[in-house]
Amino acid sequence: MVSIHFDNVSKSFGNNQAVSKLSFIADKSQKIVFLGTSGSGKTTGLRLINRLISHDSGHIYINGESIENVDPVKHRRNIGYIIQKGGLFPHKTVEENILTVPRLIGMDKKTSKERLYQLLKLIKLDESYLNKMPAELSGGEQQRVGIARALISQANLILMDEPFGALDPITADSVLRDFLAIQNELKFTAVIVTHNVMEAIKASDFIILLHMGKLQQKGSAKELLFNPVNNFVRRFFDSNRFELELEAISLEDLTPYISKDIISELGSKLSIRECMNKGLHREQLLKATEEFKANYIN
Ligand SMILES: Nc1ncnc2c1ncn2[C@@H]1O[C@H](COP(=O)(O)OP(=O)(O)OP(=O)(O)O)[C@@H](O)[C@H]1O
Repeated sequence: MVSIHFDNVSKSFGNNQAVSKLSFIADKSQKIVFLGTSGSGKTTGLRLINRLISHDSGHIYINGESIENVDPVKHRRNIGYIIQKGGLFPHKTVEENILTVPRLIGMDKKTSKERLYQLLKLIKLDESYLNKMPAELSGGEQQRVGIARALISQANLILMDEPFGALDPITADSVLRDFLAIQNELKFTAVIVTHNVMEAIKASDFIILLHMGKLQQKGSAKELLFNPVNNFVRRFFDSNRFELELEAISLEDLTPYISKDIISELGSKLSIRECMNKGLHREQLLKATEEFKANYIN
C-alpha cells in the first residue's frame, strides 16, 4: 500500500490558483477520491502526483519520499495513469497498447505475456480482442484495456482521471465494479478523480472534497455525509442524499441495530442500497439505518 502525503501544496496557472495549500495524509487508504465541482482542482491535484505538473510550493511525499527527489520520467513509469476513454494509442492493437510500458521498462517477454493473459481475464475480455484496434472497441471495452495497460507493469499506484466519465451509467457501473474487484485482488493504491458523487462513494476509502482549489473536507464517505464540517460539504451531497447515504452505509455498520441472521443472510459487506435492491427486510433495514445515523460519531 502506497502512502500519499500532501503538505501545504499550491499550484497556480497565472493568477488562477488551481490548488491552494492542500494538505492531507492518505496512509491507510487504498482508494482515494478527488471529488469536487468543475474547476475545483481535481485534475491538477492528480497530475501533481505523477509530476505531469509541478507544484509551486509545499511538498508531496509518496511512501515518505519527496517526489521532487525522483527523476520525473522514472517516477511516472512506476505510476499507472488512466484517463477518460482509455487514452489508447489509436494505431496500435490492444496487445501492443497493453505491452507498451513493459517494452519500455525492459520487462522480459515471458513475464509480460503471462501478465497480459492474467489481466485479460481480470478485465473480462477474451483473447480475440488482442488483435483489435481501439476504434473497433466500445467505450467500456477501451476503458477495460486502459485499466490493463496501467496495471501490467505492476505499478502499486494508479491514477485515474474521470475514468468512467465518458461511459453510460450502466457500463460505467459494470467497469467500476470489475475495477474494484481487481483492486481488491491486486491491492494497489488508486487515486481517482471524479465529479460523480455516487461513484465517489462507491469507489473510495478516503475522499478529498475540493472547491475552487481549496480543501473542504477529507475523510470517509460516511464522515463527509454524516459529519460535514461546513455548508458547502452539506449542500454538496444534498441532491440524492438518501440514495448516497444508503450507498455509504454497509450492512456491517448496522451490526448493533439489526439481527445477526439478516446480516449473514445478505452479506455484511453489501451496502444498504444493494440490500434494498434485493427487496428483503426493507422495514428493518430502514429502521436500523435511521438508528445508525442518529448514533453516528466519527
Ligand atoms: N494547463 C492549464 N493552464 C491554465 N489553467 C489551467 C490549466 N489546467 C487547469 N487550469 C485551471 O485550473 C483550475 C483547476 O482546473 P482542474 O482541471 O484541476 O479542475 P477540475 O476540478 O479537474 O475540473 P473538471 O472537473 O472541469 O475537469 C481551473 O480554473 C482551470 O481553468
